[in-house]
Amino acid sequence: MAADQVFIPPPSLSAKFEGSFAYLTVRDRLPTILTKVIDTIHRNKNNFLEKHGQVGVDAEKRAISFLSKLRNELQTDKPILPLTDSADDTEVWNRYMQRQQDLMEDRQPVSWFKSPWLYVECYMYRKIQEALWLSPPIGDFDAFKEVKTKSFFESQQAIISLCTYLREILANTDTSKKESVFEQFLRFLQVSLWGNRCDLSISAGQENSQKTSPMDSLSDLRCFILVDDSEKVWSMLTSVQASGGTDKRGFRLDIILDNAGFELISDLVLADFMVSVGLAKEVRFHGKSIPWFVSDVTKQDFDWTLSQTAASNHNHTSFCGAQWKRHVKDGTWTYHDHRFWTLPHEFCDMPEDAADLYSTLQGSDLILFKGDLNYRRLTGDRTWEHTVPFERALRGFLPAPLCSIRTLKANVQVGLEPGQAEKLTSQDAEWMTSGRYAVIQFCSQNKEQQQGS
Ligand SMILES: O=P(O)(O)OC[C@@]1(O)O[C@H](CO)[C@@H](O)[C@@H]1O
Ligand SMILES: [Mn+2]
Repeated sequence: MAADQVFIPPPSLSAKFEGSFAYLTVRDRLPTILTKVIDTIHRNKNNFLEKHGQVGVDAEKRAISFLSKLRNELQTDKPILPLTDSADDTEVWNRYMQRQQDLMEDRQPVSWFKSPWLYVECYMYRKIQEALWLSPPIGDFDAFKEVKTKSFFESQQAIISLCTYLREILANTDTSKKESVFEQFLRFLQVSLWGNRCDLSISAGQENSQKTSPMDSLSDLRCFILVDDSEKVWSMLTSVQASGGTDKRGFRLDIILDNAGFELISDLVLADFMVSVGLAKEVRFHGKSIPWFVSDVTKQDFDWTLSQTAASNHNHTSFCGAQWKRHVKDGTWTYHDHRFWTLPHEFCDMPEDAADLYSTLQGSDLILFKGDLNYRRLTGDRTWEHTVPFERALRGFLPAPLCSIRTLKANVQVGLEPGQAEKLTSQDAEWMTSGRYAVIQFCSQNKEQQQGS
């Protein structure tokens, strides 16, 4: 890492660049999301009354006044304030604020429109949680649960056709034929990739579910995958698998989850396929410990999704749900959360700021990072040249071979061929933010490791 010690990475994306996607997000999308949260809490007033009596109503008022103040501070670009709750990450957040303060030019205070977009956007979701935690007894209320549930039910047809497809493939694939397993692996990986279109943060909580059968559109969508490293993933998979997994207990896949709803189903289907055909022995799912970026998966969403799927009145779907519950019961699948997933740090900070998580991930054979926010944190959400290699933008973050699959919803993209970005810009000015394009990017060794081996 000697080179990295002197290397100064490019600046962070920020709302200070007027007219940029970051600017528009902070100006328009974040206040809209806050307004919806306020509205949701208000609509639940009677539920709070029923459950907790008058203290529930007082808590509702308190949370709303806290959030209205937050919205006002955001819209008027006030300084970011330290957190005042006493959760186990409060100190970390406040120290990070100081770190951001030290980076500010001309001693300006850290603020919504002047600080890095990644930081302020994460901060907003953490402040929503603070508002609730400071308003007991409604501290565990998930203001995004309703929209997550709605999006799950609106994707029912797509969920049914995907579960049916999985059942048919598992019944008909000859697992001794590597070619056919490979072909199906690609398909399930791509469904999980395009599942990432269904996030509710980009749509500010508006309906954004999967309506059509996901398998039908895969070949039409191929040309929208700008970098496709899936063959590299496959050769790593098969070579590690041939040696029985790095720790000889069999191949361990870690999935860093993104959104609930159809995207989560597409991840569960991929994981089930991999376990069922023997590509993976163990799958660890990593989710969020607090509601995050509207639609991200929490433990509650994960359990709820498994139960809902198992309770479906469609037999292939309920079979899948029951099978997934068995995977959890026998320990083949495990769910994990760690506070680092809801911190604003770039992933290259993980070895220092979440050493325990980094060392857990080092035991993986493949880490699959789902979605756009994970990509932003992998690359630091910085203004990289588009031709900078993916591995360079990771800045040393490589606990194990990793693959990032995301639809592009933020203007950071690395690892393209020379001229590719220019061509895309001339064809579609919004190629980086519309969610129409996607990447599958893999990294297994950094330069230092390559030189040392
Ligand atoms: O991580 P996800 O779910 O794919 O995307 C989250 C996301 O929509 O939130 C931000 C907009 O607020 C975007 O930068 C980003 O694309
Ligand atoms: Mn998300």
